[in-house]
Amino acid sequence: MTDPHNELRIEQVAKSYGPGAPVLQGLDLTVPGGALAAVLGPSGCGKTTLLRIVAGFLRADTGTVTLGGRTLAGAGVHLPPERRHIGIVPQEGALFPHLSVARNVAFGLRGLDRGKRRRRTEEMLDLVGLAGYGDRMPHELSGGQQQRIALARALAPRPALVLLDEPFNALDSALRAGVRADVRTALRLSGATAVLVTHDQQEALSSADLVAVVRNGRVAQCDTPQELYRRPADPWVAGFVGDAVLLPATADDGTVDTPLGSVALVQGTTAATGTVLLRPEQLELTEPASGPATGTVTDIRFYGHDAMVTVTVDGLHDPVDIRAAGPLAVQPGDRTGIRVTGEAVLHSDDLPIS
Ligand SMILES: Nc1ncnc2c1ncn2[C@@H]1O[C@H](COP(=O)(O)OP(=O)(O)OP(=O)(O)O)[C@@H](O)[C@H]1O
Repeated sequence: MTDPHNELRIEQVAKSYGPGAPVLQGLDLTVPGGALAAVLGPSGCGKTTLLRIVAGFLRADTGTVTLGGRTLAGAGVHLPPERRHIGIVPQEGALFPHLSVARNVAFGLRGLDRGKRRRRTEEMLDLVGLAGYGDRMPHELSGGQQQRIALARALAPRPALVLLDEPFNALDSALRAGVRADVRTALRLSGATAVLVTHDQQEALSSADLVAVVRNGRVAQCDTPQELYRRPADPWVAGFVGDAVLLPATADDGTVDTPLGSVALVQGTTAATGTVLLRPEQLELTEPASGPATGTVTDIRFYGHDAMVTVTVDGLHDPVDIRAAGPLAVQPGDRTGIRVTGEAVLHSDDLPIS
């Protein structure tokens, strides 16, 4: 259901709220029509500012925003929000409390005749899996159901783009994954391009087609979730999108020597020496004498599906984290061997880390 006409292009957008306080500093982002992009970044990096500029609630100082080739902002143009064909799903409490669910969903359909409005409302309720809920009032819905109705309301007028601003924040973690999956399915079926703002890396990686990591007012990297995790642009991005084990290393003919043993390099890695990135699931606990490195278990955090084991490695200053599945044969204080598997990225230490 991708629609090439709905491509969102954000080019060189800059914004500061006052002198010497730049928030966005020439941010570029392209989201193909029909794709769901997550904008991921630490608190205060400018995610909401970006969303407000795209929605038209805020003017950028410079830069352009186009949607399907139509200029929304830039070059002397500033379309008002209601002329942008953009649907918005805010954080929480978004529904009008005094209107029924059906009236909330139909809110943006005032231009249609009654029959069409009712049909579209029913279609949207069906899309978000809440057919038959139209007569309820918002307070009679769970938090997850309310967010699905907020999405139905945003999608009802067939927007070219949907902006979601941390829409799952208010939901407890047990609900979050389910609502996230429902929202993703509904967005996909609608064919709209979507931008989801979040500071939750798991949410970004598990929901989006593309993840744009924002740092210091720019996109540090924009990639598919798998590429971003496997081949982060630098150690900061690596640590921001997942748990990272960073070690000094030297490359040699397609492999890299690390203090935990040799490992294959991810194709395209060009640095010769620097910092190698390993993920905790690439490290394995072995019998104390059998791995290339040995150390002492200092801590274990059990998560149910797996556990994170912290090991102080002989000869290494910083402890390393190892993700171990299944029943654990070690406990704090035990000696253990360590082996590294898979492939790794080597980042030159000359990379600027801002
Ligand atoms: N109206 C405003 N006036 C002045 N400064 C502002 C204004 N709105 C936001 N800021 C500042 O701009 C920076 C970016 O804010 P923004 O809300 O865009 O960040 P964010 O990435 O969405 O953060 P969070 O994840 O915490 O919601 C912050 O330092 C914030 O204090």
